[in-house]
Amino acid sequence: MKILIQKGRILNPSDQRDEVGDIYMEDGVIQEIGGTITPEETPDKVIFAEGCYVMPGLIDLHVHLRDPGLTHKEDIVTGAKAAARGGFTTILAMPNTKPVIDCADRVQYVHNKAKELAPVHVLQIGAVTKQQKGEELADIEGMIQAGIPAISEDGKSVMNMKLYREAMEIAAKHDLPVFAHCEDQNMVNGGCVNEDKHSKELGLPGISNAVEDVIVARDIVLAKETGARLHLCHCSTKDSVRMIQLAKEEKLPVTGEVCPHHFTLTSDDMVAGDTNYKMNPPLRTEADKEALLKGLKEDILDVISTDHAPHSREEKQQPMTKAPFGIVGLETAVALTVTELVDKGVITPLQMAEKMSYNPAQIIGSDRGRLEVGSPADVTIIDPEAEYVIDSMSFLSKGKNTPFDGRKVKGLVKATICDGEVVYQQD
Ligand SMILES: NC(=O)N[C@@H](CC(=O)O)C(=O)O
Ligand SMILES: [Zn+2]
Ligand SMILES: [Zn+2]
Repeated sequence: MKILIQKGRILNPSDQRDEVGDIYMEDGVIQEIGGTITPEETPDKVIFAEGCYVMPGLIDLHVHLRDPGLTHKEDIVTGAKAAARGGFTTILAMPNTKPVIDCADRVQYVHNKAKELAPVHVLQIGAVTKQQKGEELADIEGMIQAGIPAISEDGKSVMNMKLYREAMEIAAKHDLPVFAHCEDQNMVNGGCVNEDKHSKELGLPGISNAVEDVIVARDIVLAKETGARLHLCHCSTKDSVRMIQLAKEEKLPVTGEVCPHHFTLTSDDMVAGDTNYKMNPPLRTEADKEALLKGLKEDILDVISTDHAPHSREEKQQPMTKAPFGIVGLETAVALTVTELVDKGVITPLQMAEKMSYNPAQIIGSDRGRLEVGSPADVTIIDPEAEYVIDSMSFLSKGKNTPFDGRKVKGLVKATICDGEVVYQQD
């Protein structure tokens, strides 16, 4: 396949390129970049990208594909198709499936199925402990052999610090990042929304900032002691941002991610009884959101990930205290990032490419995330001016659980190219 992208705004973090030009790719590799390109042979496809961002293929470090075992919510194929529609060419799947991905053959199951059937790259993350029970370590070294890009206990924290320290030592030895979901299991105590005036008004058990902050502090301390690379998932509090800033000042290998719902909404936006506003961590206060925006602007927060967490309608239709935590995010992340961050001047388009592609690639040691001659032809084309209304019924994901249904946004994925093949094109 020979593809020519014409007159797009090329945004490449690795050399800070931000200029209008063409890109030509062949056999899954970028052959030429910049200026006006006239290929020797006629391309199979020409994409006219005037007015569009042309970024290295987006990489989502935090996705729940629910495969194996929970495929009524999502499976590898539907999740990967949703990813392609959302502009992602690589997604990392969290291991909180049924059974939990805690050994090499389960990692292989996902990788094999994805290779055969998924339109984008799927990398499976390994659990930290067996069955995510927090009692014994999973077969981390076996899973490293099978090609995991990271370990994570996402969905919970490993509460036993001695065990977690051992996991970090193994991770450090192999230069594998540890993706940390920070939530003190004892302190959360059945909470389901942020602890503030709204939780009180609604009579719902609250989740305080400290539930997150104490584990962020703990994990930074453990990373410092073990030398492990620590990536903090779905940061939601102002003090998480402050602590990441301190860790960075100390030159510790700590990175932070934020999800679109946390930089777009606060608990003020919750609609009483609507479980599409229930996710973990919860929507916080305006002060927290402001700190996240500042953290993104100042590059204290390195990554925008979705924490795509599909659930069935039936599961989400339960009362607020019973419904599972989580919302889908693959097909709304680009629009929310363009609308809330780029359009409002919080981050530049180049920073968007950094936080959604280049930085995630760096964290997992991937050669993707860059638009350079010789690099893999993973490319995302986005029209930042296209305005539309989010319609959850159009999602390719099985999950329709989003608080953004009906929201007016700007920023549309026009095409997603993975390994030199068009895996999604908007019609
Ligand atoms: N974020 C969520 O609200 N839910 C996630 C778990 C997680 O990411 O912690 C899920 O697996 O559903
Ligand atoms: Zn989590
Ligand atoms: Zn998650």
